[in-house]
Amino acid sequence: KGTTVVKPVVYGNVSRYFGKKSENGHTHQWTVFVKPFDNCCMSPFVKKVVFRLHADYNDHNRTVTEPPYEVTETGWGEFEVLIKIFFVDVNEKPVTLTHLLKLFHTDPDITLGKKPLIIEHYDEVIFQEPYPLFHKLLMEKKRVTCGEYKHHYDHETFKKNDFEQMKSVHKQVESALETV
Ligand SMILES: Cn1nnc2cc(CO)ccc21
Repeated sequence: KGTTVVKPVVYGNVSRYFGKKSENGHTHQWTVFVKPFDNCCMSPFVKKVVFRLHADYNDHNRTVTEPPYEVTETGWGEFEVLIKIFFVDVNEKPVTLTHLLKLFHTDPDITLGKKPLIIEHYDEVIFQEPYPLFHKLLMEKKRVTCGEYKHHYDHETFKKNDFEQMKSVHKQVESALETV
C-alpha cells in the first residue's frame, strides 16, 4: 500500500548580541532548536534529539529527551550544528539535520543587540510504511503543551532557499514512491 507519513519541522537558531564582549570572550547567547511546523507535539514519536555542537564546547553532544527540543549556549563564533532526531521505533533510522549557527547580521539593530536574529529552515521527516504501532503514534495529533510556536520566517529567505530545498525533498519523495 506504501503508506507515507510526512512530519513538517522547522529548525534553526535565535541569537542575541550581549551588547559588549564578556570576560571569557563570548559575545552572543544563542538557542538552536527543532520544532514541529504544525504545532503537533513530536514527543509521542521522538525518543530524543542530540545536538552536536562545536567540539570545543563542554559535553558538545547535548541530548534532549522532551520538548522543547533546543540547546541554549553562549559563544563568539558560527559553526555547523548537527541535529540528530531518534525515534521511539528503533527500526526507524535517525534523521540528521545540519544547521549553520548564525550569530551575525548586517541589520544594525541586530548588530547592536537591540533585537535577536532568528534563522529558520523548513524540512520534512518522511516515514515510509511505518509499523502499525508507530504509525498510530505518528497520527496522534497531540497539541504542543510547551506553548504554541510562532514561526518567524524571514519570508524572503524561506521562499528563496527553503522553497528550492522543499522542491528537492518532494522530488526525492516522488522518486521513492515510484520504486514501490
Ligand atoms: C566556536 N565557538 N564559538 N564560541 C565558542 C565557545 C566555546 C566554549 O567556550 C567553544 C567554542 C566556541
